[in-house]
Amino acid sequence: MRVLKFGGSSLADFACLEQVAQLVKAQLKDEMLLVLSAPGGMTDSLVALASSAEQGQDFSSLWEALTSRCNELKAAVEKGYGPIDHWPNFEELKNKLDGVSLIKCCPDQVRAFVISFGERVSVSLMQRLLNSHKAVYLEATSCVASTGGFIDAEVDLVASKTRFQAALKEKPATIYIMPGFTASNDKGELTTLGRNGSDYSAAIAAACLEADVCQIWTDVDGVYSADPRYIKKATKVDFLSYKEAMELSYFGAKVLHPKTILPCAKAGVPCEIKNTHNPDAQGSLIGNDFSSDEPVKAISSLQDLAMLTVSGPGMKGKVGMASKVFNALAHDNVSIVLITQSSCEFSISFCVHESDLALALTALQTAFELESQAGLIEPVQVQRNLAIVTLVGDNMRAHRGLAAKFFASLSQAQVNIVAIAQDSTESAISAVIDGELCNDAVKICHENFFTHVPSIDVFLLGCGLVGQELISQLERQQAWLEKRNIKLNLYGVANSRQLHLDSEGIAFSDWQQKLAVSEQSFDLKLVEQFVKQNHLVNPVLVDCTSSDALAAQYVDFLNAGFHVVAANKKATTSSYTYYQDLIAATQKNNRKFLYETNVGAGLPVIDNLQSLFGAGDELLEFSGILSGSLSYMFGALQDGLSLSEATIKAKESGFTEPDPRDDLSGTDVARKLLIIAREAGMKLELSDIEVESVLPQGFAEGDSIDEFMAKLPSLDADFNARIEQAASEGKVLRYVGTIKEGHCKVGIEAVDSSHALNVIRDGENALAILSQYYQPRPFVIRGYGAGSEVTAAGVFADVLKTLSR
Ligand SMILES: NC(=O)C1=CN([C@@H]2O[C@H](COP(=O)(O)OP(=O)(O)OC[C@H]3O[C@@H](n4cnc5c(N)ncnc54)[C@H](OP(=O)(O)O)[C@@H]3O)[C@@H](O)[C@H]2O)C=CC1
Ligand SMILES: N[C@@H](CC=O)C(=O)O
Repeated sequence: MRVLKFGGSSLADFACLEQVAQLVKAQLKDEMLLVLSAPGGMTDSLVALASSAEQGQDFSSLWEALTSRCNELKAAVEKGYGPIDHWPNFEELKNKLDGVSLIKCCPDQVRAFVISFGERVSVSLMQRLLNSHKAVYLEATSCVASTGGFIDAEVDLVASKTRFQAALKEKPATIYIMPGFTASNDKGELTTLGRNGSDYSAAIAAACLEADVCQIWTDVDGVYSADPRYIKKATKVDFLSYKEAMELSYFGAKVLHPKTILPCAKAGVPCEIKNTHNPDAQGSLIGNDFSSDEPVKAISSLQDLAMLTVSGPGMKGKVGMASKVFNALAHDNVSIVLITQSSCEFSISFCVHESDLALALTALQTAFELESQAGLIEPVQVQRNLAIVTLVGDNMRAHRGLAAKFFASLSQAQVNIVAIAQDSTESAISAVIDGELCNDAVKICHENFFTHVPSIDVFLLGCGLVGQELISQLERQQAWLEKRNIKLNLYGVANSRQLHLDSEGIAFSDWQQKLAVSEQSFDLKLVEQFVKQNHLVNPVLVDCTSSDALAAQYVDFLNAGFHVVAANKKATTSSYTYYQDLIAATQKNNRKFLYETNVGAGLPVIDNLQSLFGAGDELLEFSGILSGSLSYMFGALQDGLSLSEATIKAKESGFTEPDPRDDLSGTDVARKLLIIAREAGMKLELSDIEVESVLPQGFAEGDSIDEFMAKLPSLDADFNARIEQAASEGKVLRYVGTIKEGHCKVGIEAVDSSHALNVIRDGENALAILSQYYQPRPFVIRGYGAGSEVTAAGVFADVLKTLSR
């Protein structure tokens, strides 16, 4: 004997019904019992009818919709397969609804009749479709014995077994069809088994008939490693133990009703999940001995929960307080999803479904009225809109560090853990978290436990020389990233006027056209919303602008959960207070602020300084050439080019700042020196740096960049004279930054051939760091310190660093 249960989505219309009939015929080899749900959506219609009648409303349009749907299904079946023998009694249903409407009350017994009507419709239709195989209609009320009320009744397995065996003996057949969700009490009155209870009916039938298998046919291939609606990379789990399946269904895996597994487990009947629309696909098989080496089989989540905390001095050491809490809730039929208790016994916390919250609160207030008046119990605390995320796997007990990895993953997803629970068999670890962040939490846990492909979600601000080069590098390095198992997605690009976001990831081929037609400019709120909607867990804002306004928002970016990677030096060189706020925001939000390219472009300067000073070294002196453009220009001047020619060439080579005055005025070098000084622990402001400008004071002030460039040749003669003067002394000019005895200064120096900086030109930078550990010879970093290619590569490296802990 096999038991096959078909859910509402498999029976939604005539085509589906026929598909199921074909599938059953193809499967037929020995006895089988089909357990059917109502056609998809019909139970909701019946519930709505009952509630409309109960409120004395006019339910004629609901009734019309139900009967016309049923009549259409009936007509379609009868057209192809002949008249239906057992059509449910719609007159009786209408009479009951009229009665409910009259007294404006729907007794549970009547409600049970109404809401289980759809299952009877399905069975009547299917019986006709399978008429050629003499399918026998098995009344669930004659087979499934229930105890308790009319709604959400419990099943008496022993009595059901006797009933089932008698029913089958009475009507021997190859195919039996039975409505799901329905049972009857010891008086023979119709009862129901709770919403979606047809899985449960099937499991009971399978257990009572000692079936070879209980197959649950639905609209997905099986149980997934996470909800495939949200987690695109979720994979099907082929085998699960009963315990694993129970934990998963309890904590939200909707594919199985939580009560289904227990009867199968008790009777040792394997349970299989199969897809009606993909019958040849291997489903998920649930049984006794499906342990595997995989520690975690799946991650489930349950939303719309509230946590209640009962606490007070009267709780501590008092025997029976916990049982009083739970008895009060049980008395009012409140289901408890998860319990935790503080080790000092001062409080007990537990989660209930939000829909049960009011009931739970009243139950507790009533039960603890006296203790509350005596000050022994404090008012019950309530936290709403919570969710539970659960890792499930029998083999977790054989592995260390899974809980640590779970909690680290939650922290990576910026999720605060409200409570935790683990069962003693270690098959499930649950965390109660903010409901809003549930999908993000599952996503990152799934990434860390299953796909092992971490993702970085990039939003690029600034698509000029450096930004464009970065996009080219991202495109070029896709295969390399894939090899390293990293998924780097570019989700947004912006310039000073426009922002383009694409939830599919921005195509490298046409981003410029898309950006050009965008009518939206960059707005943090908008990008934040995009990140939420797409459940991105590792969002990185990359600033390749030189905007002060954007730099001033970095703290907001970090607070909004973004990592920040900046080629822009404005934030690291703004006020010391803001600099400190930035560092604090990274710590508070567990996010990174990376700015390696702020000094020396692609050269590894910041990383080395942080390692050095982080390990206790101390800066004694610094000296170096920190500007790629000035290094290039002073080299070119030495070769006979004029200042204006050298500036044009440096600009064309991508060495200068967007406004070359930032380089020539010494400001850009001063910024870099300030960054180095701050890394060394000096609490300085930009105004503390002594700056010698290459330009005369006030030169081309207020002019546009083009006007400035046009005026520059007027300085050529004077500057040439300086170069010649130095040459006559056997020296060359270099623009040097120094830190000595707490004083920072940048300016032009004439150096002879014995000086280490004499050879630094053509865009190269050189940094000599004299420290406690590196003396008398300094630690030296040298290499090209400007240019879009090396800078973009440095930015790229920073973006990848967001993945490291
Ligand atoms: N070149 C180099 O060697 C190095 C450069 N850097 C830094 O890299 C940064 C970028 O330099 P570079 O690419 O040469 O500059 P560009 O002038 O070529 O590009 C700047 C980009 O930023 C955009 N932008 C300006 N303001 C905003 C804003 N508020 N919001 C969004 N986008 C904005 C501009 O948009 P629009 O086109 O609309 O104006 C433009 O796309 C600078 O901060 C520079 O200091 C750092 C190390 C080395
Ligand atoms: N304009 C800068 C670019 C790097 O920061 C320079 O010339 O070094």
